[in-house]
Amino acid sequence: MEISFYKYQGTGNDFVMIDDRAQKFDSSDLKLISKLCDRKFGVGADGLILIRNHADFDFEMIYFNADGSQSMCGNGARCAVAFSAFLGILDEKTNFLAIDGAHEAILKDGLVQLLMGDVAGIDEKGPDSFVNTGSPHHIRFVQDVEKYPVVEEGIKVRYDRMYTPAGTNVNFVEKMSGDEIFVRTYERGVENETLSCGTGVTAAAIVFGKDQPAATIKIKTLGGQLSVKFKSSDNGVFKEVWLIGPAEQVFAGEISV
Ligand SMILES: N[C@@H](CCC[C@H](N)C(=O)O)C(=O)O
Repeated sequence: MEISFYKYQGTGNDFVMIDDRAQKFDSSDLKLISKLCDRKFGVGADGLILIRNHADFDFEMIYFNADGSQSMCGNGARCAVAFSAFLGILDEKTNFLAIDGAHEAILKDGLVQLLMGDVAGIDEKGPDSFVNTGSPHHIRFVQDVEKYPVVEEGIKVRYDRMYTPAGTNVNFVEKMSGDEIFVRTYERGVENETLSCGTGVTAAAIVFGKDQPAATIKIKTLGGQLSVKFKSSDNGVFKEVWLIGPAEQVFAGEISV
């Protein structure tokens, strides 16, 4: 069987993208999904995304991590919006459905602005924090994050008893100058560091800017620049949370499986 695919990347977080509006792809075949994401035996990617029709939305994004598990993916959603625009499903604005609910997005000046879900609050975890931005994120502020052993330390938290059985993604964050942070993420489901994680940088920005009534935080990742805007409310809920950054098509192809 031949599968047609496109490859997208959003700040280096990369995805196999499949136009599955005809619903031909067997989304229960998790072995196939991890094979397509395998960097030696498949196309190679951090995750795989199916674009499907939905009666009430422009499209539905079905996201899988490289190991076949599912969660919300911020960079993947930005790439799904860019891919859907390429397919002619939308122009500059869209409403689409993901695993965590409805999202809006705007394509402007070569960037995808993605409205994330409201964030219920921040849980203190000793000196660290935990935030759910559609996916679970542990946040730890460190010095000199460029040299930090992200995989070694990330694995310890990812499998910590406090997060069993689901586990968590783990973000290491350094305050740069002004309103800028540098974030590196160990990703659950990829079981490695990725070059950028959209839901992770959103969680890190919320912890960093939590005391401001409205914040715009610049984020450096190993794969490029993102920004996050949000508003705080009195009951501890963060609203109007926008993740903004580039999303690019890298190549298209066919693979025999
Ligand atoms: N790379 C993603 C996050 C994908 C989901 C995550 N690995 C999980 O399983 O929680 C992003 O850009 O948000």
